[in-house]
Amino acid sequence: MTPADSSARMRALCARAPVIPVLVIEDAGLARPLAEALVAGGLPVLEVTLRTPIALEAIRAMAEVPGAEVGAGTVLTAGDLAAARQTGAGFAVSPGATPALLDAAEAEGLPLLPGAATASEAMALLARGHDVAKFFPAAAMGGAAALAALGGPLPQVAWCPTGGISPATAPDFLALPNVLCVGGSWVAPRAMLEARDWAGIEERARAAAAL
Ligand SMILES: O=C(O)C(=O)C[C@H](O)[C@H](O)COP(=O)(O)O
Repeated sequence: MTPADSSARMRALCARAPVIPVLVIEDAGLARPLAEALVAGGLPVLEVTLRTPIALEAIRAMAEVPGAEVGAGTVLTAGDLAAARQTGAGFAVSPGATPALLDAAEAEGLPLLPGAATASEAMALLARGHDVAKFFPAAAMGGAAALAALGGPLPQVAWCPTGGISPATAPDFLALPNVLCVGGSWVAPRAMLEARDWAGIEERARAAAAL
């Protein structure tokens, strides 16, 4: 898959809803009802971080939920990317980007949302043909003001900021012309997951979808 096709796919996914929930799942049994709650609440695009031992199992279960578009997050290596694709992930998200990871995404044919946090990193992605990137860690790197400033010289880069974003700050990002959607873990926090509070998570998803 070419970088241009990858970017186009990520643009389409970000157009589905204003928020991509970032999910840390410790128990594979929670994956399916969690995906059902998020989709029911209006958030169909889901990022499952590869930070737990059962993350790939969770992706497999969630990908079967009608309407869900499930991707793998915390993709750091070519091996992570290959495992994500083989498991049925529809896209991958990385906190940064290396040439090896970008090569792997092209070779595997898996759309990748690569991370960048500076003008030089965004320029490196542009030089490879990627014009959609994850701004990470968004709040710590200067928040919406930083992205607005990057949009001056680099208006051709469209962003999905993630990291430290809340329902209170998400609108500041979403109001920017160079922001497609935002990512965040607040929609499905650990305590609600452990409590299997599917109604509560669906309600949070509904609120996020309305941002
Ligand atoms: O693991 C990854 O690759 C990530 O995507 C890191 C996430 O951006 C943050 O975990 C978002 O979490 P919050 O800041 O709690 O919303």
